[in-house]
Amino acid sequence: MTAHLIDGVALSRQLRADLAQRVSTLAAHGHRPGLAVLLVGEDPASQVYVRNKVKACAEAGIHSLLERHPASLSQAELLARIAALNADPSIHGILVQLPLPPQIDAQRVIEAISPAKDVDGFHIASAGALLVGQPGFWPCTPYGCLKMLEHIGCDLRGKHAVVIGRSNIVGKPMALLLLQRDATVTLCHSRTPDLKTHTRQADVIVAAVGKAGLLTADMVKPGAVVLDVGMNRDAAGKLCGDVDFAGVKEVAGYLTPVPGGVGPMTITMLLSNTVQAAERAAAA
Ligand SMILES: Nc1nc(=O)c2c([nH]1)NC[C@@H]1CN(c3ccc(C(=O)N[C@@H](CCC(=O)O)C(=O)O)cc3)C=[N+]21
Repeated sequence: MTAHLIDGVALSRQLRADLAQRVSTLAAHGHRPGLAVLLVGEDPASQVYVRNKVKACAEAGIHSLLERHPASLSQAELLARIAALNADPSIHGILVQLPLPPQIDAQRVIEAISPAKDVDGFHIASAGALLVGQPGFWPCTPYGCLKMLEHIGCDLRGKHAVVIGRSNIVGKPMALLLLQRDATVTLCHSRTPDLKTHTRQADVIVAAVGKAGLLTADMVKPGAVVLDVGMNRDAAGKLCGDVDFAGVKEVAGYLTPVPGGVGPMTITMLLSNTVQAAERAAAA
């Protein structure tokens, strides 16, 4: 058997078309959604991501404001910019691209963003809202994974989901979202002995570690759904995930490719959160 691939580019195209409709409705009422993206320094990968986010906004009719700051920017200066954007009614979402240079305390900066504009879902208020099941913004990558599961008609009730990786931006919120959908969730991490015992039991596996080739075919139950959140470069510099794609695709029922899987969905859910922020602001 060979897995069905879940095409994140095609699904993004569908979802972004729906978002563009919601944007036109908002714009017609004088509430065009706006996203501010703050880039500090010149990390080449960050430059590419930020450019992709701005381009995706333009395609969906979302106003975007890209602020580029030198790597020497002080924390106080960055906090002042966030205060100004919090007060700017044309901006509904604020994203500070991570990582930040060492003189800046990233958590402090995230906490300065108004929770109403925290479209990354990284603010402690957003994390708390997700934990207790209150309305708030969900982090874009796990939210995109959930959309992919919905798209293939995967009913999570009673399923066993195994998340590998416990980061605040992917693993932990992913586990909470799966739990909210009534899956039985196992959260594995670098100190989990014998990962395979857990993954072999899983109906759904989300790999979010950042280690190429981590998940191999012998670790996957036949027919399982495998979502690959990994973003690694192989020896040739080619982008690859955490999953041994060639091996796992012969065992899994569904599998996401890298690139073209979860990555584009992350940007789509950023747009979705921004539109939602604008809708909430318009209704307030
Ligand atoms: N505040 C903040 N929010 C973020 O959401 C955030 C961040 N900082 N810092 C960096 C990471 C990384 N990230 C990606 C999003 C999309 C792709 C993506 O679209 N990837 C394409 C390929 C891109 C390529 O070819 O290099 C794909 O997988 O098909 C990748 C990476 C968002 N991040």
